[in-house]
Amino acid sequence: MDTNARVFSAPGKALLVGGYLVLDPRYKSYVVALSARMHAMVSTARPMDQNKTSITVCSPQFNNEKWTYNLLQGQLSVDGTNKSKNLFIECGIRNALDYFDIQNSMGFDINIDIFSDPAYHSSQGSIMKQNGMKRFNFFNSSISEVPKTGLGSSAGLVTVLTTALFSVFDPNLDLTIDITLRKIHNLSQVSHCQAQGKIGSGFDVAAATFGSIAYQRFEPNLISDLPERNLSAKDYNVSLQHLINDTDWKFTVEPVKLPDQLRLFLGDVNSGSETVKLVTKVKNWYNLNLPKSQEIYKEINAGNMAFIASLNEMNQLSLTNPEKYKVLINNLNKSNKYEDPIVLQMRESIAKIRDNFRLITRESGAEIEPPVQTELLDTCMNLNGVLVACIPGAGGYDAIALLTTEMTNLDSQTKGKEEFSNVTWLDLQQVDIGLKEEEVVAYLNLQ
Ligand SMILES: Nc1ncnc2c1ncn2[C@@H]1O[C@H](COP(=O)(O)OP(=O)(O)O)[C@@H](O)[C@H]1O
Ligand SMILES: C[C@@](O)(CCOP(=O)(O)OP(=O)(O)O)CC(=O)O
Repeated sequence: MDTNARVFSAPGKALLVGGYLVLDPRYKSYVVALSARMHAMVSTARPMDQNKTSITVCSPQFNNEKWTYNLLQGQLSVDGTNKSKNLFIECGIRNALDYFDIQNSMGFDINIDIFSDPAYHSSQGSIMKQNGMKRFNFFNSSISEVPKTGLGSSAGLVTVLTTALFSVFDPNLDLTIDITLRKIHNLSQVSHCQAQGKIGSGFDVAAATFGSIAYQRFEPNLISDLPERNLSAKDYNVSLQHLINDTDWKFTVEPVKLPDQLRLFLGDVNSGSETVKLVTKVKNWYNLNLPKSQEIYKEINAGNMAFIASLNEMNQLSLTNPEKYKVLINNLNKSNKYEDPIVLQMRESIAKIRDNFRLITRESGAEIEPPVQTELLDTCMNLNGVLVACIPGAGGYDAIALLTTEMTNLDSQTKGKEEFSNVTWLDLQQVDIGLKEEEVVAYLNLQ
């Protein structure tokens, strides 16, 4: 271990409201950053061959798989020893080198170790290693073979990898400086978007960088208008630098916080959905059904805005009238049939969103809220302490999200019940903060 090591971490995400609409810069979404984080430990070492620089990214938890890239005379090449391709890592490295215009050997090799917190993957078949500060699950399989829970590992990975490389090329890197965070965000969006095939709204990279946020995306052509890298590296680098440093991305990130004494539960449902396929089907349906589809989006957006407004009202109430707020929370703890105007508004807004997504599900063939999930969500609404239940993100068969009081014990209410046999409650909370620097010692001597 080199003494020059630094570690950076970034949170996972849950898109509570705003799925699909957030792909359009007109619509606002509500994104909760999660306590499950991705981590990158970066260090540099002198290479044996001073004319060559290599960047190696290692994933100790997943069979110690390594992805090495060599920089030789301004050309980055994928090392022949790599067992698999990892496009998120490759795009992250390429864009960081392009942005900093690294043409020649730097006189050192860069090593980066990636760690994922336990909630990102199903723990089956893993061994937990810990050191009193951090704990991680280790698998005997490669990353592509281990089932994931969909918390945004690739966005977190690209964001921490980009930050790690920033810290090498700009050793004074300080994450408390807003302009620095924005540059890291912009560069991470470019890399993630290219690796992912340009379909996402970027809410996951924004949450990894800025934490829990109300988010409105940037215009997608900011990234798609970059020149082809293969045609002229020089043009690409200059355009990239201009895009990262001097362009107004016009996206919105307003910090948000779930109201005091509420918590988010995510239930991993033991089957998956492919976001790309769902997005394609919804887009086709939208274009074929204008102007009705736009009216439906407006309805959903009204639900989204009412939901965000009710969270703001709860936040306000907890500050301005803590006594009344305490009564509200206590009543919710006792029975979920408790009716308060704010709670009603919150439930009605989610009901409106869900009604419309069920309609889109029927019409488009994209299973956003299929009947089995409807049944599960309705069952969840009968549990004590549950304010609302919905399908996060793209929906489908992946997961369910519940907003509950902090005291709510879902494990005890659902254990052994047939209706919940496919659901695993993930061990996580909402967090405020996005990207941050960590203590190196917290990652050493894991056993
Ligand atoms: N710990 C890790 N080490 C290496 N690559 C990782 C790690 N975690 C995630 N990735 C990369 O991210 C991909 C998963 O991204 P994606 O399918 O977008 O899922 P998610 O919904 O979690 O973001 C993996 O196939 C791998 O390329
Ligand atoms: C449809 C979407 O608006 C939301 C998808 O949210 P998920 O949380 O389901 O995302 P993935 O982790 O990428 O599968 C697409 C987007 O905004 O990128």
